[in-house]
Amino acid sequence: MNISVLGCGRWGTFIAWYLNKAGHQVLLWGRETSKNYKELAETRKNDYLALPEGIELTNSLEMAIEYSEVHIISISAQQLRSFAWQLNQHNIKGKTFILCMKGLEAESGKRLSQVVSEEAAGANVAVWVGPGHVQDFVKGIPNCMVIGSENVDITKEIVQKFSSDLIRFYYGQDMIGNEIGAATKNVMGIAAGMLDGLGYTSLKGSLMARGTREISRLVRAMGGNDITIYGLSHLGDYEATLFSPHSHNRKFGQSFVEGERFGKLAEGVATVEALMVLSKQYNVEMPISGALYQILFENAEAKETLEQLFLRPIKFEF
Ligand SMILES: NC(=O)C1=CN([C@@H]2O[C@H](COP(=O)(O)OP(=O)(O)OC[C@H]3O[C@@H](n4cnc5c(N)ncnc54)[C@H](OP(=O)(O)O)[C@@H]3O)[C@@H](O)[C@H]2O)C=CC1
Ligand SMILES: O=C(CO)COP(=O)(O)O
Repeated sequence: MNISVLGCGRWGTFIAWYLNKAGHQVLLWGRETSKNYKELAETRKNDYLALPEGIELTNSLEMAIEYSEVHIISISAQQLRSFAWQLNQHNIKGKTFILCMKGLEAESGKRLSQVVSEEAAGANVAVWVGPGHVQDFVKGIPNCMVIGSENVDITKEIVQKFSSDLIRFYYGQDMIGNEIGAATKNVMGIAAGMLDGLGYTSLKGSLMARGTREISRLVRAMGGNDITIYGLSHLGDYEATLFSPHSHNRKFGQSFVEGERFGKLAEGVATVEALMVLSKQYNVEMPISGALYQILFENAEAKETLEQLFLRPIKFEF
């Protein structure tokens, strides 16, 4: 089938590469000002992969929208609202947009599918999340991921068309759980990077146990299924984020406590802000996310603030 991929950064370019490999006709869109696009157009390569000849490139959004009924979006989460507004200036009624992104809107705490539905009513929205780094996939190392939408027929059709021996997809059943799970694993990734930077790597097991607990409480309060947090979108993505040398969020956290600047996109930073909104809105206690908010946005000292998590009153584990 024809598929347009909107966004030609690290992940969008990989998605185009993957869908071409899975046998689809792929058009990859990048904005006119994009350095990523320019590099791909000139060399057909980026830092991670080489684009096969079959993938077409364009910076005409109109052309990308007309090319296909199914579109992937992979851009930075905080830009999604304005981008969805832009999409809505074209004829997108009945088309499907699959979000390959992991974030929440910082000011409102809204999920990305909500953002698109608000700005582009009439489009179908799905999400494709779960563990995986370009560096591993291009070496042929397979992984499992999850695709979900509010319409189970759309979910099943996409999973069937996108599956290959490189990615085994599961049908997502819980948009709240999968979207919150995917966004917040980046928050735990930042915390893990901070632990690495502070010489506390051995605490990552505890972070995994308490992090999943904290996020599952939120998901339940929001009306999702708390078990989803123990699935591919969240716990299943911990290796790729809390432990992987490739994770931008983990590297951001480590660089932060080491006093260095990390220039690439770490979606978890804005998600920490969103979590403070949700924690208040749903009256859910979120100690790890709150500690990160103090460190990242209120200048609290990282080591001391993380250590204070140990001084909280003793309670039952579950
Ligand atoms: N396993 C998984 O599911 C993975 C998911 N991701 C997710 O993918 C998303 C993108 O991450 P990643 O590719 O690493 O980030 P990059 O920074 O590499 O790419 C972001 C892309 O977004 C584009 N962009 C930013 N703002 C706009 C806008 N207003 N309009 C159009 N395009 C815009 C950028 O354009 P430009 O080229 O002009 O800069 C760039 O191409 C994130 O949400 C991330 O969490 C990432 C890796 C793995
Ligand atoms: O989502 C990812 C791996 O599954 C990518 O994580 P980072 O954005 O932290 O690199």
